[in-house]
Amino acid sequence: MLGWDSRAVHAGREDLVALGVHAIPLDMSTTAPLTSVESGGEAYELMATGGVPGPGQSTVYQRLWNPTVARFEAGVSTLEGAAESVAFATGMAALTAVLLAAVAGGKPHVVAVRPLYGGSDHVLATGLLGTTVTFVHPDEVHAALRPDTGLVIAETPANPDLSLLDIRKLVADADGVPVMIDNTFATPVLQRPLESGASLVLHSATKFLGGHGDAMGGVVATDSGWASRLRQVRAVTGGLLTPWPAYLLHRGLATLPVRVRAQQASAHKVAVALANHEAITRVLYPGLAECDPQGLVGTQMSGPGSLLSFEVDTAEHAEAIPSHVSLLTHAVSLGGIDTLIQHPAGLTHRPVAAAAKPHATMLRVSIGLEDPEDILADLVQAVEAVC
Ligand code: MET
Repeated sequence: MLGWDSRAVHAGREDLVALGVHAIPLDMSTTAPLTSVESGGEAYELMATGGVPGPGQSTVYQRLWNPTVARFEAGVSTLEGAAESVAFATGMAALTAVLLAAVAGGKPHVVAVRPLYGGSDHVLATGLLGTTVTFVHPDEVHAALRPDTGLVIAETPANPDLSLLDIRKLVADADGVPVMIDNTFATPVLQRPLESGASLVLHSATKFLGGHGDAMGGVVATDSGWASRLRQVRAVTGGLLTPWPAYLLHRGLATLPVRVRAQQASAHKVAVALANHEAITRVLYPGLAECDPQGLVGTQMSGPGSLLSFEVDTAEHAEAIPSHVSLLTHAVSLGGIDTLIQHPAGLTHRPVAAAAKPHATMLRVSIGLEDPEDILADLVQAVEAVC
């Protein structure tokens, strides 16, 4: 078995030498030639019901299947240790497909562990997709299960407070109900939830997988049964990942381990330094012992990652700080090459119900690849300009 970094470099590229090419082939076709109505029609029916085209079969139409997208999916499957993966236009399109598949399976009730990304919380709270939801704390999962519960959903580390959750315990508490883990913050470099018993792993691929802030996408790594149902939803609803972002996201996989490790090393330094700053009341980072009471870093996760949040004395001060950074960028999103800062209560988690909203005194930082001393200096001068 190849080492993990080697797999990341070669995932989804295994056949390139045989093809006589070095870079990933990019097929931008929106439609595909047909040899007959009958064979084309059979292929259409196969893909519209969740199948993948066999050798020599027409791919019919990009909404149904695309080889560049399939390569990215194969790469993600390798990294997450999944049988299959299905890619979508965004992380929210991926979550939408999972929820619609649960509803179509006759199990529309979702048990969702808060906190979740604000968009995920919002789509569940609105019930817009036909789901009903019970929001819970981790220790309330089992009691919230109902005969019509089709999914248990959680994030670890969670957006935006970086809280950690024991996936094996969650799977046991779910009592056979499929568990979906949003692994966007950890990436498969640090955590592979399928190994802990989860049924589905979701990523906003826009973040670490792509890693450069220039391609939107979402992906679900899972077993063949779920993958078929998700492809069916994708084919019917059209929330597909298109080839050019798929190419960029796939390219990101090769450098994912290197980026994650470098960003993590800087994040650790920044977190420790911020925790010692008198104007900062609290730092939330899984690498700080007090933020990992269950000891999940080093067991479930191989490292604490590169997202951190911190709190200052007042909401007004927290809202003002992002306007004072200069090297950093005041922007939502995360996981890219450059450091971003944003105010969760006002932005990423704006649609969340008041009782579950992050503290308004909190800021979230995604540490990038700049020198950690420069990141820290910019953060400290912004905090000191305001507090
Ligand atoms: N999921 C992203 C984040 O947590 C996105 C954006 S809010 C529109 O930053």
